[in-house]
Amino acid sequence: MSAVVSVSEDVLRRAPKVVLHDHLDGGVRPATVAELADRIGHTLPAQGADALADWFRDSADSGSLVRYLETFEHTVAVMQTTEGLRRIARESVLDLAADGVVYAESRYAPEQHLDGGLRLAQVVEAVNEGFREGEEQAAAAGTPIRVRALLTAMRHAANSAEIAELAVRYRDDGVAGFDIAGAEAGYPPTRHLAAFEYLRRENAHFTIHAGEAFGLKSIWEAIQWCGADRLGHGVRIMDDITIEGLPFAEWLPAAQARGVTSYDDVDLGSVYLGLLAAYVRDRRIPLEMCPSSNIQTGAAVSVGLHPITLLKRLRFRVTLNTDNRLMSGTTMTRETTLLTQEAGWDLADLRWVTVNAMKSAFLPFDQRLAIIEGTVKPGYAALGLA
Ligand SMILES: O=c1[nH]cnc2c1ncn2[C@H]1C[C@H](O)[C@@H](CO)O1
Ligand SMILES: [Zn+2]
Repeated sequence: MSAVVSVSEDVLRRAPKVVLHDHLDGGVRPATVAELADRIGHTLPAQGADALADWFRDSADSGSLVRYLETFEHTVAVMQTTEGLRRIARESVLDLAADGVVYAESRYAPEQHLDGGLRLAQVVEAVNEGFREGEEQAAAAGTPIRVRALLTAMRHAANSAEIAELAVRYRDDGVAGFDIAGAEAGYPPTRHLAAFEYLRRENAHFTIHAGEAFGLKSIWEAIQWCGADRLGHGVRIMDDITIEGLPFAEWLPAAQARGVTSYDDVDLGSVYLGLLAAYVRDRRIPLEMCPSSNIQTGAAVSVGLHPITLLKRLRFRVTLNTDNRLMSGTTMTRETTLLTQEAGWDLADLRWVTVNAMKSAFLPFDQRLAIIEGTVKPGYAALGLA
């Protein structure tokens, strides 16, 4: 068991945080889902905000990414009008800001919001308006935050070229990049190679969900074929790492059987990186890691043994994220709390991971630096970190 680091939840909430991987349709307030569903006559699986919050978390706790994704039906259903999208975008900014997030990239798939007759551009503009309103209200409340959108294409569908063009069209208007998401097994990143090649010709940024429900081949294609700037999750990079002479997938159950609950006692001299893992580390490819989500989908066994802590020790460019606040019943403060309580992280680790995230953002470099120097570092200094 890792030493429990005592950092109060109030301090963790006030610590400046950066989230790069947060789905707009995975972070809707339960009360808003209930209210909007009622208005449009969409039947929900539970009644009332609390019961609904429990339903999302319990249903997403399935050990399977595919079943986890089924829960999105009920948030996407209430995101089919400009009013619904704008409200949800605004509330999501306010919730992130109140949680101490100072910079966020929020992603969603515009193609999933056309059922009510909206066009793709109207979806993007409604969300952008909500983000800008949220930023203004958060600043007025004394919790300033900057938010950019990432436009996601669904990997099982065939709209990636159009969504990539949309991301480029709105690059100067609130959209910082592109992503693909959805069920991973059976839908390799190279299926969308044309979209990624187009984005590279346009000097645009993109991340790819890879190495979550499928292994190394997905990560390898995302980086070496598609040219991803960052990896969504990337947790299965562990399949290219051996510990104490064993492949990680064999080391882990053996270690658990011995009662090991953290990576504290792992001798880094016994850890070997394969060529792909070394490439990811050496090229400083950011990993958007999401511990609670990974435990729910079966990609990790516990917070203490989530690979983020070993990869941190190995100096990979790891970042900490929520993925889906509603489905995981989480916040950035909760993710940081779990790491301090179950994986031995302290405030210096959290500052490091926050600076990592800010360095990896899809904002212009000067703006990234301004947030690191003007907000992140002073924020941790105010909490007593030298
Ligand atoms: O963790 C995830 N892996 C793959 N797809 C995901 C994950 N979280 C959310 N999604 C999907 C469901 C959403 O409807 C979509 C766009 O945000 O992205
Ligand atoms: Zn995700």
